Amino acid sequence: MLDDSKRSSSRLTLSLRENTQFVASFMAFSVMESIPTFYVLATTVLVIIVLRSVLRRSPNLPPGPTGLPLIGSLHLLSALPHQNLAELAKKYGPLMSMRLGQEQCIIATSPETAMEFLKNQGANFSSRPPFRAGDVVLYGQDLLCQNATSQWRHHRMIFKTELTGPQRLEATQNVRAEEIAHLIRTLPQNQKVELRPYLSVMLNNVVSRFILNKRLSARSGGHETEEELSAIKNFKEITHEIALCLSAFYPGDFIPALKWLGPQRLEKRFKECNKRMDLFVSKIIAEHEAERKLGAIAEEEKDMVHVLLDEMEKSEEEHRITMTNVKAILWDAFSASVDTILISSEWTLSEVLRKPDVLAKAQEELDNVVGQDRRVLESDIPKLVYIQAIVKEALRLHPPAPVLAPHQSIDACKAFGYDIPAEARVFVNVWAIARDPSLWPNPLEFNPGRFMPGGINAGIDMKGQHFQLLPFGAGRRMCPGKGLGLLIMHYCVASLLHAVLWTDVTNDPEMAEGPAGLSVPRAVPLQVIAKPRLAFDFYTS
Ligand code: HEM
Repeated sequence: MLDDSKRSSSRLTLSLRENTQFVASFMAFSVMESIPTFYVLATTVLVIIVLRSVLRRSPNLPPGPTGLPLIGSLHLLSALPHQNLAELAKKYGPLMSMRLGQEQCIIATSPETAMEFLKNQGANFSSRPPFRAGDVVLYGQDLLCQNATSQWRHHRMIFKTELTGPQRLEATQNVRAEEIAHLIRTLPQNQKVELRPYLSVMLNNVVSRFILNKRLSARSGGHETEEELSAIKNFKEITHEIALCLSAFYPGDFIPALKWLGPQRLEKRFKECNKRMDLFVSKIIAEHEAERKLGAIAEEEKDMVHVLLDEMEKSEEEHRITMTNVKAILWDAFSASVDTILISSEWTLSEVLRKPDVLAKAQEELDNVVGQDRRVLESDIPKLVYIQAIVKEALRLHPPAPVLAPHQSIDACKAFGYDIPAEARVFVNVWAIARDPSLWPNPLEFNPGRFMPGGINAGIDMKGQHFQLLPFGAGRRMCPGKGLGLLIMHYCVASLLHAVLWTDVTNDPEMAEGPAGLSVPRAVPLQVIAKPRLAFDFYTS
């Protein structure tokens, strides 16, 4: 299920979630695990840290808060760090530096500073910092965790062109049409329901059929066999466990000097999670290999596993795709997609249902372009410009990764006259930039019209060229699944607004955020009463 999945959002968001308990929990782990030597070791480490900071020539860093010994400024961050960082930027400016643990971090909170790190000096900032959970659970081989090597570039190219490119999107249209039709048909009518679990099942199945040609969420009224139900349960547990591992606070990621202290309990959990995931994926790959032995698979029948196995067979030594790469990339595709699209679709519908004028305009457009005697097709989307503006406006206000996944500098450099050390972590707060009143008139108002031709922000797109709007990032690390993500969102929002009459019955006037997991969801899930708007005969397949 969706709530359990994924991690696209910044690891900062995740890993700092429990920062307030950081010192206490870290000490507890350490004391439990190595009581006899703990005090001696801890004192030695502290002395080394203090000596290092005294002896190191202090660079001319951007302004920022002075941190505490050992934890730096971790204590300034809560479960919604993008909000804390936005507040701090009001005091220290759009280029800010702070220490998180022992790591030097740079926070970018303006289009200019974002552009500097993602584009102007993009090559130097395209690496990722060390991430123990990713290294163990996903072998450090998934796209999100890999450093900026030629192997990573090659894998990204395959991901963008072969796995999520236009041809694959076209070949899988029927999958999305079937799963959305099923959601519309089976959504309980005339009663209060929480929409998120229904969206979650639909998206899990859209993505799992796209990746491995199998449904991995049980559908209401479905006829799964015992074996299928057991695989579905297993998948749900594994995705949940991976999300927990990837969002756990691992002290060594922020205080490298303490890496050797563990905590062993987390290490053990990461390894067990990796083992379980490996077993699950290996079985799927073995099934695909068996199928391939029976004869060549037609191009249109190939899912992502087949495409990756093709690539593995033909890849040259230098850029070899190994079986480990295949497994990690498959998990990337799951974990980077379902949660981002689910959270974003729920925010989009939540915003639209609070604005009767926006809802009416959207339905008017749908009736003009599609009419009322057939269902929405993906080929309608280019003409549904208001629906596209709705999705864009929702991603502006609610980017699922409010702070981009951390980038890391390869070499020391200068930016805006300041020194940026090598291996500094750069966090771009796209949430704060997209709500900046100096860039966006009435920034907190949900107003899709701003992006329509003649609107106040017409012409701004999400392709990574306009640095005031970066829900998918920009430059070398920009999301390679953007095309698929937007296609599913446009199609899902258009179909649901076209087919159903919605009443929002959520008791949450503030529409608060969080708590942040791998993405930032609504604190109170959207609750609706649905009634058919059109005959559901169009949704029988
Ligand atoms: C609404 C949907 C989505 C949003 C808003 C989104 C956003 C993002 C963001 C902000 C990043 C990090 C960029 C950076 O580090 O600068 C990212 C990375 C990534 N996304 Fe997405 N994403 C979405 C859907 C998808 C889908 C559908 C897939 C795959 C099928 C995907 C695969 C990835 C991968 C593999 C990365 C890591 C790329 C790398 O580090 O080289 N995403 N995404």
